[in-house]
Amino acid sequence: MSLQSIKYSPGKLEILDQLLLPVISKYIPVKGVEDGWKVINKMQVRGAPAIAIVGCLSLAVEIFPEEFETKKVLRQEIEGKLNYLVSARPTAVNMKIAADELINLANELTKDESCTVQTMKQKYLDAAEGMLQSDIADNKAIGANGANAILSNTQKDSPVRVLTHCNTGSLATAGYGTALGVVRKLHELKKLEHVYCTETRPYNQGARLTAFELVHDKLPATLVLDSMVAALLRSKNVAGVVVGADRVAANGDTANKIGTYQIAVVAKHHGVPFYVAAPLTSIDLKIPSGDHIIIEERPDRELTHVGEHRIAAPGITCWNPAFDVTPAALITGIITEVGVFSPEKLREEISSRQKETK
Ligand SMILES: CSC[C@H]1O[C@H](OP(=O)(O)O)[C@H](O)[C@@H]1O
Repeated sequence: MSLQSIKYSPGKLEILDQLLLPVISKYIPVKGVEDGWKVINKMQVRGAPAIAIVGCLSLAVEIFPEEFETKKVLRQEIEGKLNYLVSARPTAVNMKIAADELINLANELTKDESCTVQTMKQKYLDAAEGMLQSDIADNKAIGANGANAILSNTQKDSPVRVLTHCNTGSLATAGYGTALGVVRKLHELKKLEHVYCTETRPYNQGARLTAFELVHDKLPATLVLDSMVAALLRSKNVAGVVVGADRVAANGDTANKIGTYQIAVVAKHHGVPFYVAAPLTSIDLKIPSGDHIIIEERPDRELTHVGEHRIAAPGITCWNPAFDVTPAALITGIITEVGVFSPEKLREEISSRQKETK
């Protein structure tokens, strides 16, 4: 049974509270958009794809029991609530892309005189629910494309060692994962000698979540400190680094969990291929480069405390950006569900594939 971060049935949504993992596995209800905004903002659910799915489903469960007088009222509800959900966390683009697509759908259905308000509501529900399965399918394709790319760099046919950062698995998506999906695929192909995961301070996505997934799936894995990456790449014959993404700009610059940039610099120094694994729903062709990506800054307490235990001196000033931007020049390839592309080819390769949001 693979790990499930999101449990959904029509009218009912629950999320696995990731602030309690790995010690406590507890599902909590999300009864509407207010709950959705809170669990995303507090990072009880996190991960770019999971944020978009939970956000859109939180609106689905809210409107499920409602009867709307007109399509105009329903359209206004959909637009207002989805744009509110986008404000929960600013860096990952998936919620914004999903909101734009579903608002576009609502606008089209409002104009379609053959569509009743009941049908319009059902089509929103169908579209939001469809995100769950399509995300898993995308991740399986990312896994296959990424494993192939990493193995193509090795002369021999032997299994490889890889490094990953943060959590990009079933706990960050609807299932299987993006970068961790690549790791899972390598294991399925019997080509994974070992995976190293960084602890990923201060939220510890690696130590608490990725390690949890790797132990659950019985993959050969070792947890390392964020500060060990240079020593690891120097001494452990790592064949590739694969990380996730929160927002990829049109030129391939990528915003991802804080610490990703320095891992990319170290990988460049050691000649280790560095891959970003991201579905098309994480790629923002509307921005030309990483300079345009808003980097979320989170509360000092996430850095000064572990749970209730203080680990930093009272009164010290903190800087706690949740993400950094890795320049395209440090990225070997961007692994998507439709192929692996060099950063300079990204825009031309995928612009025709992304759903147009008018
Ligand atoms: C497939 S998840 C992508 C991305 O999301 C994580 O950020 P957070 O845990 O703050 O939501 C991390 O940057 C992952 O690489």
